[in-house]
Amino acid sequence: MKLILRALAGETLPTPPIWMMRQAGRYLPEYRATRAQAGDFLSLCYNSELAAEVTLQPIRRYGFDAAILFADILLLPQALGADLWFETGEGPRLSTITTMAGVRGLKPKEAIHETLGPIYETVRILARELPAETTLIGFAGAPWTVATYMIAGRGSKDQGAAHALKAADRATFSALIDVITEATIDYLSAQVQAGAEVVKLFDSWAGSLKGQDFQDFAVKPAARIIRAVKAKHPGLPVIAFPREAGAGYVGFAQATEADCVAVDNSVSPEWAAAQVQPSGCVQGNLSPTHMVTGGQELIDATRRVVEAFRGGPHIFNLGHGITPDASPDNVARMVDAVRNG
Ligand SMILES: Cc1c2[nH]c(c1CCC(=O)O)Cc1[nH]c(c(CCC(=O)O)c1C)Cc1[nH]c(c(CCC(=O)O)c1C)Cc1[nH]c(c(C)c1CCC(=O)O)C2
Repeated sequence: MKLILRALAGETLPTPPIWMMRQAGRYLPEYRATRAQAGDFLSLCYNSELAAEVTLQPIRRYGFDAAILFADILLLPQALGADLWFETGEGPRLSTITTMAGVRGLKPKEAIHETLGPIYETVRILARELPAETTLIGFAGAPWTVATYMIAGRGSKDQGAAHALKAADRATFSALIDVITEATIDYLSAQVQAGAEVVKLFDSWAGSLKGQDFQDFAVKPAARIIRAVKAKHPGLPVIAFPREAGAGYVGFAQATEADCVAVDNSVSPEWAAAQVQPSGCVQGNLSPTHMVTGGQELIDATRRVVEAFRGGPHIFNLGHGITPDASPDNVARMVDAVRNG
């Protein structure tokens, strides 16, 4: 069995399998060239041949154990009818939704496949072209994180607009979460039908949900999605990433039936090994800054992560996505340190 699938099944391996969030990205010259060929980022996402090409680039270069579908979490809101564009040097922009009429105005979930068809085609190409030992990971944004972008129309440090809507008009906020939740089930399910072997749910802003809100809007939607997708695809392994959840990482796997919890680098690997790994596979959690700074510190920090998680199932990864200023050589050094000590 493929190494990633063995780790996800709970096996403790002598050397952890490895992949990297945002492994297809701007730090790679070949990615920048293919993106230029596509025109812009969104055109690249919807160009199945070129999206498959950039997905394969880091596999060829580093031999990672997993490839993650090249797409974006904001394609789903676009498929639901939101306008989406990227401001150069700034990030995503969307038309905003802040009223019940806005939520009701979204397209029905049956309509998403019309927009997302090229993404499923990317998955089909990858299922054909990936090396036999490489696992193909599909993904979606978790409802809370996707909602923060749909409500504010852009990224924000504190997710203030989403918190404000949640406080002022809980019915509208909950209705939006429900629409995203149901559409995400169908989106992930279509990716699995096309050939994704694992799916990952990215809740990048889970850390700003506190107390009961964390239960209601991070745990519950993830549990609903995971249960529904597994009901359609028995045995499908799922990775959940409630980023910066802190103490919320503990028990997250049981509460959501995720097979693996990805942890960010705001928690230490020793803490995550003691608190999270007893309930299953953990993915993480080297700081992406080491991919920029390199040196002996990169080697030491990589070894520390491997060592900390050695006693249980582990998938080596960064704590968050690799940044555009990272050095491809540092990535090669990290991969070597994981595999060869
Ligand atoms: C919040 C979020 C988004 N997208 C995503 C998240 C959640 C994970 C996280 O926290 O990183 C997830 C995502 N985005 C992308 C992937 C592909 C798979 C992967 O390589 O991990 C995945 C899984 C490609 C991408 N998505 C984006 C890029 C950079 C686009 C480019 O080439 O200019 C890539 C490779 C653009 C994007 N997309 C998004 C933002 C905020 C940005 C702009 C940030 C930036 O410019 O770096 C929304």
